[in-house]
Amino acid sequence: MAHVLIAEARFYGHLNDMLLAGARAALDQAGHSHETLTVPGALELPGAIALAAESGKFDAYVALGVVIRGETWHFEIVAGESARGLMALTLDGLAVGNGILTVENEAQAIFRADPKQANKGGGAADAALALLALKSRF
Ligand SMILES: Nc1c(NC[C@H](O)[C@H](O)[C@H](O)CO)[nH]c(=O)[nH]c1=O
Ligand SMILES: CC(=O)[C@@H](O)COP(=O)(O)O
Repeated sequence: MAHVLIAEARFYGHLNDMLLAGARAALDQAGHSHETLTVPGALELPGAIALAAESGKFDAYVALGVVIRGETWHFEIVAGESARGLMALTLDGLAVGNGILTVENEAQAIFRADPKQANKGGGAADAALALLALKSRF
């Protein structure tokens, strides 16, 4: 059994609740324990995971958040830099699943977050577990 950290950005709480439900259900179904930490926005997710990793408590990490395009270039920063940060952690050897939605509008986010539709939270949890399995293989 693995112990998994779910790191969630609360910027859009109602959307994140759906991502969380999907991720927790996937981890429960696979028989793994998990705990959740919350940060304000997607930009904080890579740093939060890096800090948590120093504890040595976790086998894998699931990052959840929603970035919706606004009027300015900020979307590119938040979407791109959060993904870049998570990828850097992955290349450093952490098993990280990226469940940060980067969408044009709320309707796109709802479809992707809803566990009964695209279930991207569950998909991110599955991805973290797939990397964890690879770590034990190599
Ligand atoms: N615009 C969105 C943000 N922006 C906030 C940043 O993530 C960050 O918290 C702030 O810049 C302070 O460091 N975050 C999201 O998760 N989603 C957005 O759409
Ligand atoms: C991540 C974003 O694009 C967003 O929430 C910021 O909106 P804006 O560009 O209108 O300031």
